[in-house]
Amino acid sequence: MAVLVTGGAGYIGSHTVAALLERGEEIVIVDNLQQGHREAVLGGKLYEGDLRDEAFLDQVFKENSIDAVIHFAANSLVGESMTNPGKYYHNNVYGTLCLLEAMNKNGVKRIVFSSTAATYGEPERVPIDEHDRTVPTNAYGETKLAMEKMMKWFDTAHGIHYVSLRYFNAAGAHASGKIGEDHSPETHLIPIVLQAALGQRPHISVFGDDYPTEDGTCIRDYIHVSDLADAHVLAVDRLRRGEDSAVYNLGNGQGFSVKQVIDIARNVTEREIPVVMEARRAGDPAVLIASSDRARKELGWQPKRDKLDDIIRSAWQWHSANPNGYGKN
Ligand SMILES: NC(=O)c1ccc[n+]([C@@H]2O[C@H](COP(=O)([O-])OP(=O)(O)OC[C@H]3O[C@@H](n4cnc5c(N)ncnc54)[C@H](O)[C@@H]3O)[C@@H](O)[C@H]2O)c1
Ligand SMILES: O=c1ccn([C@@H]2O[C@H](COP(=O)(O)OP(=O)(O)O[C@H]3O[C@H](CO)[C@@H](O)[C@H](O)[C@H]3O)[C@@H](O)[C@H]2O)c(=O)[nH]1
Repeated sequence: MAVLVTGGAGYIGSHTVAALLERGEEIVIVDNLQQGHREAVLGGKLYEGDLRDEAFLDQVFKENSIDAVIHFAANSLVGESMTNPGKYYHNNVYGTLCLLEAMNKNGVKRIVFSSTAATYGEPERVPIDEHDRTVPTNAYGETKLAMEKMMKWFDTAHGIHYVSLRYFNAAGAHASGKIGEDHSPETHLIPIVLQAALGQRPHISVFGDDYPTEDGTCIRDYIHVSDLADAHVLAVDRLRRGEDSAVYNLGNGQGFSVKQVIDIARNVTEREIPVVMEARRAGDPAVLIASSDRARKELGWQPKRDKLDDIIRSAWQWHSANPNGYGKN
């Protein structure tokens, strides 16, 4: 039986494909390559196409014996979702509807889903656990919450069990040096900081230093992409054991401010990283820190690369060796 990975040519998807390959899984990947890269796919059968293309998706299910889906394909930028929410509803919500309908039609009953800390919005307390209220502050988080709810009703009606993984901020790169983060345009903090260290950008803009945090900048919980990948493999195992649907946070339980991230990156890279203060970015909560106790207990998940210095060092290895990402160096 094969695992279908949607968005498997993207950043977290390609690292999860690598983890699935390591344990000998058969893998089918669907990606429209709008953000993903063919070169990031280290194995498995890649279909280039869009989830919203019903006939195409049905053909993928018909041509392969798929018993579980890991669903990464989505748009995922907080800032962009505030200026173009329609794009997020169309790709994320409608795309997930197309996927669930195709799964139902083809009798596939297991899905692991990329959810996000952005479903919580401004937390009532930190660390955040899975029972805490979900009031997204941005359209991206709102679409992810809608996707989770959709999965709940498909479970009730059609018995499609799901594990929804609410990740905090993914960072770092694969230990092999073969794959890493390459978004165009790049908007994530750590790769942008490293591009500034490489001299590819004149500076890093810090979006807001008037938040209610110690140094005034936003605090996030950074988690290594390969630790996220491991959690997906464990989630597939859980569904294959026939256990119930579940929601888990994935983070390290430690928060770092934007300024702290930049300081650690200066130490790791031993380069200058100029900073320019700018206004807040719309939709950003001040603090997001995970409690991942439930994933540890129920999935047996144990992050192995939990020091932010090591996470940034692994990202630096990728960016310094591949300054143009998957393009020509
Ligand atoms: N990066 C993070 O910090 C983070 C944190 C929490 C949640 N997530 C979620 O994890 C998932 C993966 O994030 P990422 O950073 O790897 O993003 P990414 O953009 O690198 O990967 C997404 C992939 O999906 C593909 N895709 C998008 N829409 C598609 C469609 N309609 N049909 C087929 N392919 C499509 C893109 O080409 C891309 O390869 C997303 O769902 C995102 O919301 C990411
Ligand atoms: O040039 C930049 C880029 C980012 N930031 C700040 O850095 C923090 C982290 O931003 P970013 O790396 O863009 O991540 P988030 O907006 O926190 O969102 C990421 O993390 C979420 C989970 O917490 C995921 O759901 C999203 O998909 C993923 O993009 C935020 O406070 C940003 O305002 C800057 O100050 N300058």
